[in-house]
Amino acid sequence: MTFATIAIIGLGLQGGSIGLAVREYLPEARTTGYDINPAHRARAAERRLVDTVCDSAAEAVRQADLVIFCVPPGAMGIAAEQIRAALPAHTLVSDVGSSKEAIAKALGEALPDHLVIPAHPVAGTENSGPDAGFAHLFRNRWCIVTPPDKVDMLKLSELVAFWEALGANVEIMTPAHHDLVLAVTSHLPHLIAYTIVGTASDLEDVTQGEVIKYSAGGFRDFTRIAASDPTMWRDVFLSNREAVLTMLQRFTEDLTALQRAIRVGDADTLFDQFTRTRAIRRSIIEEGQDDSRPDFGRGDHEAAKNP
Ligand SMILES: NC(=O)C1=CN([C@@H]2O[C@H](COP(=O)(O)OP(=O)(O)OC[C@H]3O[C@@H](n4cnc5c(N)ncnc54)[C@H](O)[C@@H]3O)[C@@H](O)[C@H]2O)C=CC1
Ligand SMILES: O=C(O)C(=O)Cc1ccc(O)cc1
Repeated sequence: MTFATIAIIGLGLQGGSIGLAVREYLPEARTTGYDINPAHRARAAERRLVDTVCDSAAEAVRQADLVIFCVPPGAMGIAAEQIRAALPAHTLVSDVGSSKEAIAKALGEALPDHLVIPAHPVAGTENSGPDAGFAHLFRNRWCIVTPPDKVDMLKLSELVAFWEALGANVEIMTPAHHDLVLAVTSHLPHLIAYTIVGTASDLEDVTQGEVIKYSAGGFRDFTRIAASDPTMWRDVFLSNREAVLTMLQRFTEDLTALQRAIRVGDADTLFDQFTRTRAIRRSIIEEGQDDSRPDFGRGDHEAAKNP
């Protein structure tokens, strides 16, 4: 890994976790950071998320070998424009955004003279801001890298080595394929969670508080997902519109099939579907991708207080 100085733009969950992970796993690298929110900059400095918290994005990137944008998807283009004049010619530009085609386009247009290799660590929690980050977020998680057709292979291998050093398993794919896969594995589940929690809340008048009172099991899991950052998720759906709409269409058809099975009393269809999905859950756990492990989703300081 040959990035001596790494600049992180956006010091929330992702940016903070990268800063802390670099200090733990790549201690020889120097980190600089910038966040548009002054309160986030102050908190980032208190938590030492990066070695140097800068007062401008330009200052943060001036000596960087790698810049990683960790801002909401809709802010990537604006954030990139702010560093254009200060960015050294050799600097590799990357990001961690949850959608890839639209972000690759925005970054490429804002920084036409630089190599941009987008990436997406498929690792996160419902928490956001500078208190949310923790060094082990990426351990044993996938990081999907979506290089452009014409890419400097040395720079690509350096970015792959960077994410592997932080503990991630790296997969390479096209931005379009990434967006289709993540639409079904991540974006649609969030949309469903936002919907079901909203629907249940709308029913509060009828149920007189019972939704909250009896929110055991399944509903509680949905409320965790539905607590995710509104700005980020607004931007995810708007930046991955086509793939999400395609998957939503498929989902609606499958939901209607189950609705029919319930209405006509088709026990076999219900049982077969639930048996199939149970096997999927078990295979995810066998692959070690189980988020219910005790330390996951909490900052290290939090995990230490409540082991
Ligand atoms: N939350 C999650 O679980 C995951 C998020 N991502 C992606 O990572 C990116 C960041 O997400 P989080 O870290 O969760 O969000 P966050 O809300 O924790 O942090 C984003 C930070 O960016 C700052 N910011 C906004 N506009 C800016 C600008 N123009 N310049 C500088 N700073 C700016 C905000 O003040 C905030 O501190 C998003 O693109 C998201 O799609 C990727 C994987 C997982
Ligand atoms: O908290 C959860 O369950 C998540 O799904 C986290 C997450 C959110 C967005 C991503 O792009 C990747 C991972």
